[in-house]
Amino acid sequence: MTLLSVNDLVVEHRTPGRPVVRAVAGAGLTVEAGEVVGLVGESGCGKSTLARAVCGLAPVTEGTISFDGRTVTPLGLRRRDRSLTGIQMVFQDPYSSLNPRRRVGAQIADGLRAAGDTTTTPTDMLERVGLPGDFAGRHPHEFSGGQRQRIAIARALAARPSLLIGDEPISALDASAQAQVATLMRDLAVSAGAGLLFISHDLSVVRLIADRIAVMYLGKIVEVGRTAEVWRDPRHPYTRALLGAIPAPDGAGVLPAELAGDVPDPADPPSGCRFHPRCPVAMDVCREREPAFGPVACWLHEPR
Ligand SMILES: Nc1ncnc2c1ncn2[C@@H]1O[C@H](COP(=O)(O)OP(=O)(O)OP(=O)(O)O)[C@@H](O)[C@H]1O
Repeated sequence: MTLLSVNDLVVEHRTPGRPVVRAVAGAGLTVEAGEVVGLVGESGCGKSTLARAVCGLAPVTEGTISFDGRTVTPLGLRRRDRSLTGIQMVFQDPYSSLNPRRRVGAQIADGLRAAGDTTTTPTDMLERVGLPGDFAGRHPHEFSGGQRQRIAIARALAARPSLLIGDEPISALDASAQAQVATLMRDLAVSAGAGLLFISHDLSVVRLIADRIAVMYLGKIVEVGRTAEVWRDPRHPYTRALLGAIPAPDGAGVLPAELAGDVPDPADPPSGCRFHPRCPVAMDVCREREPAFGPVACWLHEPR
């Protein structure tokens, strides 16, 4: 069952006196129930803005978002809708989702109450995320970053979401905690039958946990596919470059030459295919016309 469907989404940031930033410029993706979708791409490509639009935290300019068969645009899911339909977000900094002044047990209890769950206790939830149940009486500042993120996950899952969104949930953690926390999110979401949209620029972790991967570049999804297939046969030159940029286990990996340079300014994107100025195989058509998406947005893979 398709839980989340984002179609031709455009989200603009408007700051008075500055050019409009089209952070999401016509992007689409789906998440099925029980499925983990990894959303990857360089910093600034619009991943967080897309996630925030799904949650009603960023205004939708164009396009549609459907959740659980219901179209929720133009406003995205409002707070009330989110708790009704069950969508929870875990952020990079757990302080964004945890109140520093309240005991963690009380915060987890809020989620259980929202879900009408009278049998599970905050202690149970803490144990489910691999923490001792007696942590419930403590405050967030008493924990390490990894422990706090586990608490944020426990709090999010207590509300029994049907979709969990992780917005860079592991990027502030020690390397040793990253894969553990990501795997925990996947296991708990999937065993509850929920979908997980996992946003990260850590491709090795996405490869570990995602069923499908969506690659975003300058506001657009440029490739979507089953994770194993994308790794075996990346088709978009940007995906190839990103995969080539994964650090080798011996630390010898380097950013390939074609990905040198920054992501262009989304307020003034390149003509044609947005990736063409950095693409090692760009052709004339790439400078002139934008390729359609499906499931790779690249002129190399389209009949002209
Ligand atoms: N509130 C805002 N006002 C103006 N511009 C914004 C705002 N939020 C984000 N942007 C811009 O929109 C673009 C996309 O940002 P976004 O945070 O969605 O990207 P991202 O892929 O999630 O990056 P990161 O991995 O660094 O979080 C960037 O150019 C960013 O500077």
